[in-house]
Amino acid sequence: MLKNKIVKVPNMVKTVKKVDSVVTPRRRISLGKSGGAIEKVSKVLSRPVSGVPRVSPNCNIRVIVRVRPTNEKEQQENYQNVVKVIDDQMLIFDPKDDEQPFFYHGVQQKRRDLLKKPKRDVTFVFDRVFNDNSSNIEVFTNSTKSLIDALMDGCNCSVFAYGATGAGKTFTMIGNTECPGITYLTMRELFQRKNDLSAEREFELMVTYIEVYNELVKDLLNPGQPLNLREDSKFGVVISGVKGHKINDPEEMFNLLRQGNKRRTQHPTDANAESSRSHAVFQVYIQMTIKGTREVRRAKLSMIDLAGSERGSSTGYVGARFKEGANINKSLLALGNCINSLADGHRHVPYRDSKLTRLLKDSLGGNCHTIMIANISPSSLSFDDTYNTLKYANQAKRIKTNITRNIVNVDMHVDQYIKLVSDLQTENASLKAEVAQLKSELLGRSTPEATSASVSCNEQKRSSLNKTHVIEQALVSNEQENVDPTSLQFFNAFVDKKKVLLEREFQLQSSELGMSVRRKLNNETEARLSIFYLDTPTKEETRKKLNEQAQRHEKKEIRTNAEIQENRKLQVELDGKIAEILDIHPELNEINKFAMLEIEALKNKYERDLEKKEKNLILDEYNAKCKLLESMANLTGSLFLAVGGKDDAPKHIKKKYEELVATFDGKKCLRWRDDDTKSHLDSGLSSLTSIQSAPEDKCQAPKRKIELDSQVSLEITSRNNESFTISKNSSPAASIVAKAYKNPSAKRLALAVSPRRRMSPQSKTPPRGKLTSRNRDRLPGNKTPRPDTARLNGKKAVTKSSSSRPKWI
Ligand SMILES: Nc1ncnc2c1ncn2[C@@H]1O[C@H](COP(=O)(O)OP(=O)(O)OP(=O)(O)O)[C@@H](O)[C@H]1O
Repeated sequence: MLKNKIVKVPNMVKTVKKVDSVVTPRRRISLGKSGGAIEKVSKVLSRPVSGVPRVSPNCNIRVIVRVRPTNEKEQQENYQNVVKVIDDQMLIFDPKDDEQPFFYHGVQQKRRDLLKKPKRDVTFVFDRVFNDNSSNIEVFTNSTKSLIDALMDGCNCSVFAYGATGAGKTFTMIGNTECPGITYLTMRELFQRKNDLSAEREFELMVTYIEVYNELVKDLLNPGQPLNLREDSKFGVVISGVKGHKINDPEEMFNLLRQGNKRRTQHPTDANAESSRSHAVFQVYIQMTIKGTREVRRAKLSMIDLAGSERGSSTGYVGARFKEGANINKSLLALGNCINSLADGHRHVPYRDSKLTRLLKDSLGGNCHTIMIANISPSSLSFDDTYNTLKYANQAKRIKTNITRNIVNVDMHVDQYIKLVSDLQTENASLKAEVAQLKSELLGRSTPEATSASVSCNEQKRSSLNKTHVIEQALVSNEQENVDPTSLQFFNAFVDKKKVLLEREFQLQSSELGMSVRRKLNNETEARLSIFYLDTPTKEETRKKLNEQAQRHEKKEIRTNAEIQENRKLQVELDGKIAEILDIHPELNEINKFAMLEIEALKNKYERDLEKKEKNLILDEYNAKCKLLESMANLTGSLFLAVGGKDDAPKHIKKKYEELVATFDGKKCLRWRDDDTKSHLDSGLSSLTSIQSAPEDKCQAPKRKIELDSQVSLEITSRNNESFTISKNSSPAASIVAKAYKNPSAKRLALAVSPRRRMSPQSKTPPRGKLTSRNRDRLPGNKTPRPDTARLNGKKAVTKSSSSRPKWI
């Protein structure tokens, strides 16, 4: 099995058995073992291959071979035909079956003449093979026509004709008035498409026509000094100083082409009386603006007619013509080397060995749909040239190009970028201010961050505008800079890496933020826990869980911190590398400014995301605390009511309660049910706090008479085994306790608020539910009130600990 190699078929039909398969990078066809295999293969191969090179990230160069008709000289001198076209994808070079029979003494010999060279008999398979009958229109229809789609998509396209002198390159590319070449036909199609799309897109077309002669680049449309080649990060290889000509129709373009051709260096060669001795490059720059979206697409079409190769020794030229030939061969040799390196997947491709290969860099190894047209002569007169051309073409099939669409928004690019940066910065600043404001609201005082954030918000707006001015200038001048491609590649790689690191850093920061908030919440829960609960097994379990969580978070935080530090170190290293490149290649400075702007925009975006996250976390915390306050307020109100409200509550409790109500007053999340009728301070009962939304608010409106069944009397046992009975005749507060006591969930409340007075076991009757001064003294009072929700929750009704007494909030 042969892979990616020229396949030798010793005898086309009869000996085809010897070949297992023909392998091309695109398809592999089993030749089988029968005599009709070639026909079978031809049939398979002649199925239409993907004619349209789709926009794909990775695609092979399309290689097309065109065999020209034999010329007068070849016919007259009866040169043998060494190329046999099998079908539209396969040809055999120097086939065996065309061998002349060998006679000895009048008898045909089975063995051939041993003095004769053995037949090469090599089968080649290409994307397309055109025989000597094919017209330029046919070639166009099956090759470059499909490129128009790619161009409209914003992809670069390139077509180059390769072959020996007189093989038909210029005829294919340029043609003549009667038979225009594929350049004209492609342009005509392009204009057709332009007209079709004129309602949706605005087009701008510009052409240049240059030649590379003796390693000098010359403008064929504006003769003058030789030009320089340079590489541009946006446009790839560009010719500095070349003048572009705007064109409006294909005829205008054809006139320019003709005009340029007249200036092209031509000298007669053995094979061609009008041989082109230079490489000609006709380029069309297309800019399309999609009317609706203002999206701008750029594409470059390069049509390249290479100079024909010649075997120097056979020409016998001296002087200028020899130098000319040597230069052509040198550049074609460089092209051959590039093709070999690319096909073999080498990292280093010697593009810089000649002007031609520098020019073709995009077409061969860059962002381009490329078609190589290998022109060959069918006659044995050009045996070696044809064989070499076919070998190169076969190699070129293996080259892959990376294609991306050139979608840029030229008109709006700078503006959009500037706007993006300034928008992000402004949003970032206002978010910071908002967060600081929220923080200050939560803490109940204005924080320095809140003030500085609002100041910095305006400063950032100003600084972003200044920065964008610099960048705008950088972008403009960037286009004029000559940039070394290798350093540019390294530079881009470093910048990309930096972006990746930056993104990671912010991911880590975001998770660190989440963890720190969780840690804070854990601590708060723990603090609450120690206030409210007694040392119950549940409490211990919760504590244990909280501890474990805290440890996990701590470990994770340590790891995250370490990763952030490591990440920052790498970023500093990268900055160093970028600075080094900029030192050596100051031409990259402008591009760097652009890249830094991109990074800044990214940073702003990430910071904004972080701010948003922080804001959300603060809001969540705020809401949770509001809820907590709601339930506390409810409970406090109920407790106050239970101890007799304004009438019976001890003075200090009343005072504290009123203070508390005053604190709550005016807060958005709290509403006083009887606010609209009279001041909540009027009476302890009437100012009972009640959250409108609180679902479990069972407290009744002020002074509402509570009806108790006369039969109901409750015996309440306090934690000190003191007991008393509440009946209909008890005070309203006690009645409420009694009513609440009917509900098991309110048992806790009843126990908590029951006046702790020793009851005579005999009478078991409280003194009408009213608190005496003695009772009052027994209530936890003015000292440091501490709530004991263990009792509130009814978890442990009896305890010896003094700290477990009910505390007032
Ligand atoms: N397919 C074709 N059909 C008819 N004539 C052709 C064809 N191809 C080439 N010719 C003729 O062969 C001659 C040489 O062709 P052309 O000038 O295109 O060769 P070339 O490869 O460009 O040579 P060079 O490299 O020397 O410029 C021309 O007279 C051209 O008209």
